[in-house]
Amino acid sequence: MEQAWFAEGHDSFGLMKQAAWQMAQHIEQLYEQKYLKARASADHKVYRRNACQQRASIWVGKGNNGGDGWLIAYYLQQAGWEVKVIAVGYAAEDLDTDYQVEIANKVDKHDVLSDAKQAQQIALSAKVNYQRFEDSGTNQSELKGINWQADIYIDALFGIGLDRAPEGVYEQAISAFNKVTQSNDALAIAVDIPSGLVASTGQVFERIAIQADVTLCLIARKFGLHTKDGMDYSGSVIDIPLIPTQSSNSAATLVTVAHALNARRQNSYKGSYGHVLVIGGNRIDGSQGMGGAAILSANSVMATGAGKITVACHDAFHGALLTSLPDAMTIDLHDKEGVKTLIKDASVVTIGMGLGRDKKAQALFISYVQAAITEKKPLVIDADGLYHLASLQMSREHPHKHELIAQLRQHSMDHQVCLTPHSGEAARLLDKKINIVEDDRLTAIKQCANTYGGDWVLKGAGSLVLEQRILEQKGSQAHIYVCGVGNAGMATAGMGDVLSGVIAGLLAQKDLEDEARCLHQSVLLHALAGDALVNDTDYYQHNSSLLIGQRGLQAQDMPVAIRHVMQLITNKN
Ligand SMILES: NC(=O)C1=CN([C@@H]2O[C@H](COP(=O)(O)OP(=O)(O)OC[C@H]3O[C@@H](n4cnc5c(N)ncnc54)[C@H](OP(=O)(O)O)[C@@H]3O)[C@@H](O)[C@H]2O)[C@@H](O)CC1
Ligand SMILES: Nc1ncnc2c1ncn2[C@@H]1O[C@H](COP(=O)(O)OP(=O)(O)O)[C@@H](O)[C@H]1O
Ligand SMILES: [K+]
Repeated sequence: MEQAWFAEGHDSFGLMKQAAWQMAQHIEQLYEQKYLKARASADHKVYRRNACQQRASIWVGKGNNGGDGWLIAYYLQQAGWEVKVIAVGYAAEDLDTDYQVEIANKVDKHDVLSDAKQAQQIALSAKVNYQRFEDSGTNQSELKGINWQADIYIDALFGIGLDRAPEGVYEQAISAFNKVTQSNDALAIAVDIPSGLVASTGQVFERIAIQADVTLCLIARKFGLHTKDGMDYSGSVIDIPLIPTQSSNSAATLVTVAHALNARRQNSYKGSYGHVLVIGGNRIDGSQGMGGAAILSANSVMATGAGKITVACHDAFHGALLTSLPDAMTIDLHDKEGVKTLIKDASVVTIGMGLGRDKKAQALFISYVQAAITEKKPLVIDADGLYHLASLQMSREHPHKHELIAQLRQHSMDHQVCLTPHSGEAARLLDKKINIVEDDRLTAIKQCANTYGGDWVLKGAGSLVLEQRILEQKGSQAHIYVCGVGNAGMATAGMGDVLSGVIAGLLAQKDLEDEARCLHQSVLLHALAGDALVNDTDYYQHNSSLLIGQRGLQAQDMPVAIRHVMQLITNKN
């Protein structure tokens, strides 16, 4: 986006000055929020501190992110702040104040000074106070220059240019920054992205990254702020758009607000809202069994408002299922003909939750998925279903290998097929190590869709959703969404089963608009329901009867929250 802007003739250093100027204004506001407003409180320590001049410590690297930092220091100093730049990775001669000579030399040679150098020069000419961050080897206690206490610490070490793990002096600087901000209880503000976090993936190398309270994000939201480690390091994110941008250029769309649901028609009946068939909950001879997976999924189907449900699970679990969900009809998972007849009648088939991984379960999987394809049904495939799919893809001798996968791919061209792996399942589907998937989730979800077709969720913090849009001209185009809500309380067993139920439940309700039934809407609803159980915010209208908190949140708590969120987003007319 930057490059396109420059190609139109806009000046890159002008953009950097604009970025730094706007960031300096945000920093002043953030200072006010943290310290001045606290005057009203009885916190005398904070009050005394504010009797003095505002102080900012700005840690700069050598690239353009550092350039932003030098200019922020300059603007804050202009505004009356006491500032100190901590220059990391700079040799003593890099900070030679006699820059006018250097500029003259460069201009003579028709050489252009880089934006970062120009920024540094402006700050040094204005006599901005600075100090080199010196390599202290392994002895952290000897770090010099960071004893100066500031109210606000600004991280301008690395931005989108970080391309490898920070080592040596950079690693020391990042850990010193975190230490000093935490021990001073000072505000840590990251410029563009916390240094150490990879903007395009959300990856942090060996946990070495700035722990920011606020990130001032320039031009466009970085994908890495919202998936994998991003949310743990970036704090709250403030956008500084700077230039007009087109969303069509974006790698993904961040979604936080659900599409509104239309109210139900008065003149309707259970058949108007679809019939979901849940296939899972097996007990393999001699093992414990996974009945809960199908039960949790089924409960969520009904919480979204689907009209009818049948659960094909092992006989042993029918009693337990009916105790928690008397609305369900049941059939024995192993009754092949019976289940196939039900597939004909279903609006949506969801398969895999606790289905089992042995050969018998694999045969059931193949047979039921083929029946759903023959009957032209929308399909949701989760958990052990994904395990079997991966096995079919990997095994060379299996007679069904290409057949089922090719059929599924073909089916997904005209009917909705949703596949919902977490990183471990995706790794198996791609025959890769989990860390390869985790380190670049965006690439992984695209590879899943390329290999198997269909719509995908790559679950986890900041779930990714890939939806294939059928184009008028032949073919399809993938669009990616990042779920911007949800919480770590949802990292418990059975939460994925709940998601598969939400997806199937919404898909079944054909009275809803397409946007309200699509995959990213289901992922969003599931995450919003998780948040409703832990956040006491206006969005959830202080429904304190729901509040549980992150620790101890269970998948079985979700249906009531799903119903609550469904009701909040339904248009009243
Ligand atoms: N251009 C503009 O007008 C605008 C730009 N903007 C700002 O620019 C930022 C992007 O700047 P950028 O591309 O210069 O990259 P940046 O993030 O500073 O890092 C590159 C430097 O770090 C180094 N380096 C990398 N990894 C390293 C490691 N592990 N360990 C050690 N060194 C490492 C790398 O060194 P090298 O790889 O060459 O050795 C290089 O020196 C962007 O985030 C935004 O803040 C805004 O002002 C808007 C206008
Ligand atoms: N840290 C987290 N932040 C947001 N959502 C999460 C987090 N951890 C898990 N979730 C969500 O909870 C669900 C867990 O699914 P999964 O791992 O398949 O659980 P299970 O297999 O036990 O049912 C996914 O939808 C995932 O996105
Ligand atoms: K940064």
